[in-house]
Amino acid sequence: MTPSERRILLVVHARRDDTVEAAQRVLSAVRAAGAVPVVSAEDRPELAERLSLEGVETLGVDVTVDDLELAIVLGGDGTILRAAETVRGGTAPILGINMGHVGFLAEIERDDMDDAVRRVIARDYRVEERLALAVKVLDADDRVIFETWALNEATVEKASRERMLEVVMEVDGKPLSSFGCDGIVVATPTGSTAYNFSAGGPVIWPTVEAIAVVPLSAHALFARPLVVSPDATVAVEVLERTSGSGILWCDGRRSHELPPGARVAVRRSSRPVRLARLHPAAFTDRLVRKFRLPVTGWRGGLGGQP
Ligand SMILES: NC(=O)c1ccc[n+]([C@@H]2O[C@H](COP(=O)([O-])OP(=O)(O)OC[C@H]3O[C@@H](n4cnc5c(N)ncnc54)[C@H](O)[C@@H]3O)[C@@H](O)[C@H]2O)c1
Ligand SMILES: Nc1ncnc2c1ncn2[C@@H]1O[C@H](COP(=O)(O)OP(=O)(O)OP(=O)(O)O)[C@@H](O)[C@H]1O
Repeated sequence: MTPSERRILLVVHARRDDTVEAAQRVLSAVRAAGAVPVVSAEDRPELAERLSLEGVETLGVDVTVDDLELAIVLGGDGTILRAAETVRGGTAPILGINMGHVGFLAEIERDDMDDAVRRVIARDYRVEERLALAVKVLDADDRVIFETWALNEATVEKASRERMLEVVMEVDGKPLSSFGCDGIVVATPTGSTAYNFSAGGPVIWPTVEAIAVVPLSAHALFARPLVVSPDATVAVEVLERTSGSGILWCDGRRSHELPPGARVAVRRSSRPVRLARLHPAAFTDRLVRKFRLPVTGWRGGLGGQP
């Protein structure tokens, strides 16, 4: 490996024909710019069946995340969350090109791909840092038994369909409330439009730093969505009296079983997730476009001024 060479990771939803075809174009553009394309060891076998990977390096074999300048992602939100996991620990920002259904986390849509790739290769982009969560699971003796992180959310959920989960919720070391429920979502502003949104939590603009806490189907008079400080520590304990066990899920990708007595502690991670941004587009526009919100009848005309 030549240390001075630029290395660009490609994370591709390899099971869709149109996405593989787009990946071919991105590979050509990266090579034409004299940069070295990289794919993950996990993706390589599937991609190799459909693309020529000559000269393409493998992450974890030829290079590490520290060698990456950028990650270009072709897929939907799931693929972007997968890419965030792949580059975790490094500093490479992620450019999401939406090839999926929603693609809320993507910066651009497929029709703008060629121009976007040209721009990121020319380093014509800025980086937006998104708050991420550091998540720890402790056993009943307060020993840390699992550590992970989340870009969207950490959820504590019931593991058995037919049983309610009994939890006590805590903010900054103070108990807040205990109740039976299906679970609790602890979400970032980025994840506020995902599970948090379905659970009735607030949409949080990405420029706001905060952590949302939303109970799922709580059997309680007080179970409102909460918004706490980005520096708060939120903990959820699975009460010993719970009959089934619980499960922790982060971004729907990383999980750990929670026996009665387990405690999940969530706080802001010291490492944000870095997204490559090409347009100064307002979040309001993204929300309207992705959720197809009706805005007909808006008089406006003052350029957003009150
Ligand atoms: N009831 C629910 O709404 C529910 C249940 C489980 C998981 N989820 C979400 O699914 C996410 C994992 O996504 P996936 O694509 O791998 O799984 P998936 O394929 O099951 O898709 C879940 C949906 O959430 C959307 N989504 C994901 N992140 C988003 C975000 N930040 N803003 C807006 N929409 C977003 C996806 O586009 C997709 O439509 C989890 O982080 C969680 O937020 C939602
Ligand atoms: N190469 C791959 N190998 C295994 N799983 C993959 C691969 N590419 C994508 N996936 C998974 O497939 C699922 C669907 O992908 P993705 O979310 O990108 O597409 P989508 O559902 O069409 O888009 P959106 O989530 O924006 O609606 C995700 O869980 C993603 O992690």
